[in-house]
Amino acid sequence: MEGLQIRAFHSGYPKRKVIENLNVPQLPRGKITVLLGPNGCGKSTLLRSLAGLNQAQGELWLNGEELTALPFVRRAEKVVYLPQSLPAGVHLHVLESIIVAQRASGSYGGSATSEAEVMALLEQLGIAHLALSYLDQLSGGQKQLVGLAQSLIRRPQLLLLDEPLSALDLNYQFHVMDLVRRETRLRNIVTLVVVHDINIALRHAGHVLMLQQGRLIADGAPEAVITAESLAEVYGVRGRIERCSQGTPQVLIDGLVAEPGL
Ligand SMILES: Nc1ncnc2c1ncn2[C@@H]1O[C@H](COP(=O)(O)OP(=O)(O)OP(=O)(O)O)[C@@H](O)[C@H]1O
Repeated sequence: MEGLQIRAFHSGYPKRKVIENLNVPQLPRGKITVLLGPNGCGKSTLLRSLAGLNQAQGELWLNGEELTALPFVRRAEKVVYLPQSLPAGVHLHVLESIIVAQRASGSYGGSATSEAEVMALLEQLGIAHLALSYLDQLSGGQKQLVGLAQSLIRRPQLLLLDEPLSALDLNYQFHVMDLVRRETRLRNIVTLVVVHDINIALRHAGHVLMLQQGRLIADGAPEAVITAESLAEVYGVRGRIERCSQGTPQVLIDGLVAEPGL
């Protein structure tokens, strides 16, 4: 079966269960799936567990192959996880850091080919001028774009991005989601992205998962999952779905379901 199936999946920390009995019939290939849910509901825990970085039980089938049965190195060739922020204190050039990621993934095709591929990706992300800058001298948004380049160059089958837009300005948010959507389609991969902005999900996702306290409460097309009812239940806000002049659905928030103190 194509895509990612998650079966009877549990994960968390030694003294804290977070994800309990998660079942997702199919995360599609070729489309972005956005993972939504309130702070602390388990989004990052789930992404790390899918990447094999947290303790977990259950089955993960990626294009018909059971991931949890694979040795960690083989799993890491197929699954790439981009955390919310890059590790601090790495004194490498942007270009070097992406070539290191490429070599680690086994997609290294010799120095000339590799450098050309990395430079093309940096061009696409609009950061080619930073190729010889040091990672520890970049702004938060620039680091986020480099992290995305490091992830894409590894050519995963399952790409897990944890809040990749949190430090980006409006223009870059749009540009990055467009690029991730295009690469997801061209490479026919499964891409799961955590974002907090519901309107980003409505505009760019092909599929949405909504979590609440570690449980899946909705799974489906963006407009089927993001409704006035789910916004009230999961986020406690009164929202409306309207369409902009180009027909894209957007959420407008009128207030909280129960105004504190009123
Ligand atoms: N290393 C850890 N040890 C123990 N508990 C943890 C650890 N990391 C996270 N948690 C707890 O697990 C729960 C889920 O956290 P997680 O970071 O997955 O949430 P999230 O949905 O990604 O939140 P946010 O939107 O705020 O980033 C929280 O209650 C958190 O306190």
